Amino acid sequence: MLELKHLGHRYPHATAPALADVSLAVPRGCVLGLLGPNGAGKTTLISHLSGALAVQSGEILIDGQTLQQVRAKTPTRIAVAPQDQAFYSMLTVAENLACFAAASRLSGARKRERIDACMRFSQLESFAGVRADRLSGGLKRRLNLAIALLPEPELMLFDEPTVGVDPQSRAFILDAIKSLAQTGAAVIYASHYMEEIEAIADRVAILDHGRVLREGSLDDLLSRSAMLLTLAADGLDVEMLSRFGTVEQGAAQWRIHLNPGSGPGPVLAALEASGIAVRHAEFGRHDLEQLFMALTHRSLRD
Ligand SMILES: Nc1ncnc2c1ncn2[C@@H]1O[C@H](COP(=O)(O)OP(=O)(O)OP(=O)(O)O)[C@@H](O)[C@H]1O
Repeated sequence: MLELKHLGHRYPHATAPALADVSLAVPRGCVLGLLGPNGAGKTTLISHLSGALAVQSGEILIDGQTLQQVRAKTPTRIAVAPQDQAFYSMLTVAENLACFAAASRLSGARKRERIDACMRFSQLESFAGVRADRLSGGLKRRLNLAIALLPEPELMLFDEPTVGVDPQSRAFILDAIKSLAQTGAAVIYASHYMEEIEAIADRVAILDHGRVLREGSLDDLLSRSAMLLTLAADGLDVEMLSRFGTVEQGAAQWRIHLNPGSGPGPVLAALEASGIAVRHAEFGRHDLEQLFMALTHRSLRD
């Protein structure tokens, strides 16, 4: 079990913290989707877990031991599959795997077994003799993944591993990550892409300005999210609607994020009493994107 407790981080000379009081828990077998717009703090959080940034405040525990203790004793328990290429471009796929296997202190039969398993898992067997710089973007990410998996890590960190990847490799990478969690690893998957998070995450944390705004299972988050009422009618104004919730005026429609516990009935009754004819009304819970926008007032792709 990975636990982050009140983690905070401020870069030198920054006016605001990149992480502020972040607490999260990720059990084995779980994929935690870390969702946030640019600058939310995702990479800063992952850099703490990978050991690239030292903890300034708060703590990170793995099975009750501090991250520092775990890294000092068994650095290979944690692996990062980054967005950028993390291999030697002049070496072939097989040479890269052999080189990183040795760096992970694997040797003999165990080394050969892990190289074969990771090559198979990432479906790179037919590219074993190809120089890494000649691989397509999707295959390069698969090589990153194979290298990260060599020491059989218990905690896997993925920082936007599918950016710029073709749809086939993207689907492959997502399936592979899901199956990793099923074998008992804890996985943190940071992304801008909501559909990816919806597809693979068991739990979701929405991060913005370094803070966790919501955390829970996807069902939990959405069932606790506010009701959204979308209306099309002439004669509406903010003053009239704002007592029912937070109001947004679109080009053709008004959106009301209703106050907790309230439904559409009182709004429609009030409009009818004011003689306003509603042309169109739609009512339901936020989906993940709407929840995100209501929380952060930003689009995921801003
Ligand atoms: N090396 C640094 N020095 C100073 N400030 C930094 C540094 N790295 C990141 N920041 C700031 O810290 C905040 C969090 O950045 P971070 O890169 O962790 O966000 P992110 O969610 O990963 O964003 P993106 O999706 O764009 O990669 C931002 O305000 C960013 O400008």
